[in-house]
Amino acid sequence: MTESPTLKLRLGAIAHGGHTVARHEGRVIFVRHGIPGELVTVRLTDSGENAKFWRADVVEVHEASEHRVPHFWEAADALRHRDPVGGAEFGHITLEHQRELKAAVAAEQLTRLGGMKAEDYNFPAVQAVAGQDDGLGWRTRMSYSVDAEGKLAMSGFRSNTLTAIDSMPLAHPAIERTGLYTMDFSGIERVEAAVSSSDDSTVLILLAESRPGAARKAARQFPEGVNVAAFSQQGGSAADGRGELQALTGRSWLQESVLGESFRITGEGFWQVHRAAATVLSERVMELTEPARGEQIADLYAGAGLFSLPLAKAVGPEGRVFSIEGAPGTHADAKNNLRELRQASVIRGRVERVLRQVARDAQLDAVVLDPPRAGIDKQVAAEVGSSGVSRICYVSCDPASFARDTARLTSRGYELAHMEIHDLYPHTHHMESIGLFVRR
Ligand SMILES: C[S@@+](CC[C@H](N)C(=O)[O-])C[C@H]1O[C@@H](n2cnc3c(N)ncnc32)[C@H](O)[C@@H]1O
Repeated sequence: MTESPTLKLRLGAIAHGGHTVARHEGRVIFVRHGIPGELVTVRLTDSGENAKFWRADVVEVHEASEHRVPHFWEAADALRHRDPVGGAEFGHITLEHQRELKAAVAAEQLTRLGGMKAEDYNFPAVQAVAGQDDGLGWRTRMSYSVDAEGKLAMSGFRSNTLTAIDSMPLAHPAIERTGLYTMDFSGIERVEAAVSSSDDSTVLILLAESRPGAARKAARQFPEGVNVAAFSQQGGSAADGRGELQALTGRSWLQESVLGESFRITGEGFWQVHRAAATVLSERVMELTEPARGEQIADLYAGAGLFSLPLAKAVGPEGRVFSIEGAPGTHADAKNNLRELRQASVIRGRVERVLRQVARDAQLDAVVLDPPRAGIDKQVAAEVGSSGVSRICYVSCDPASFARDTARLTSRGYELAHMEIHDLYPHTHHMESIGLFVRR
């Protein structure tokens, strides 16, 4: 293998995606695993002569930032591992500074793409999740590859190289306790692990087999009490639905409890990843949206009904909540979770296709939306923006699409009256924003 070239660089500001921006002979280089201000040696990972910009990983630090700490996980540490696995790319930065960097990215995106002016707007700080002092053990959902030896593995950023792993410090301890890193997953393509954030002991493992019978064989290795199911997927991740589940041991669903409400989530259904996320987001969405009795509210990209359920209870039988979700498995969960509330209309379909009809037939007072990373498309922004609702509560896991959609909604007569950001993905560059838009 030819050695990739290295360069000595001073790292500049943080950019969306978790990179710092550096320059070399007039060319922009997006550098991972660094901290703004550091003097480092990087290895170029993407450096085509004609490329608009290059990419690189830090391999040596000459002048370290005061915010640098030893990475807690060797497999993800660029200084100890040649092809660091993804998932903890901020693990070399103190949690406090991670949050400062995320706030800077959100403000930069809102200024550049969202049309907001720094002098007119107080960009929010990123709030830590209560009780998360080390930022570890929070992931209730994990997705692993399997290497040629049948061991659990992960790949690096934009890399196909698999690294076998023997722990994942961000995973919920109940997932780690199953002992899955020492098991043989020969004949299995993907392993997904989920644990209930309310009931710490219930783990559900999903196995996608590439060899018939492999899932049944692999399932026998798990200790008693761990639920295992086989799943097959036609494209996308387990959250995109269209999967088929077959319970092998125990059951193929988890029970979640959020602010006193119960939710049943099947293995393939979407649920928030951080163990505290469902509670934090549900609480904040309800407080910001302020649903009143008798109101009509659309919950777009509604998942298994996390927000639809408390919204439906708040508007009462004389109100109406439209819970719109595209993935079949997740929609089925929502139907089940909302079955006792006749004011809830649970609709399966892409928001792009369903919303127009709902907005025409109903008299919407408010919209709650929580789209995937890509945000909402132009047409949905136009429909929401022209629906006449007095408030829009937008939950977002991507600051760039949130900023772009902010510009779309403000151009249709709304203003961003309140915004907050929660650190629901510690040790990664991701963040969760909530914006309340009100009619001007
Ligand atoms: C970020 S999740 C939010 C779910 C829910 N609000 C929650 O917090 O549990 C986004 C959801 O949107 C669904 N989804 C993605 N694209 C969609 C589309 N175009 N139309 C309808 N639903 C979609 C996904 O299946 C997923 O359940």
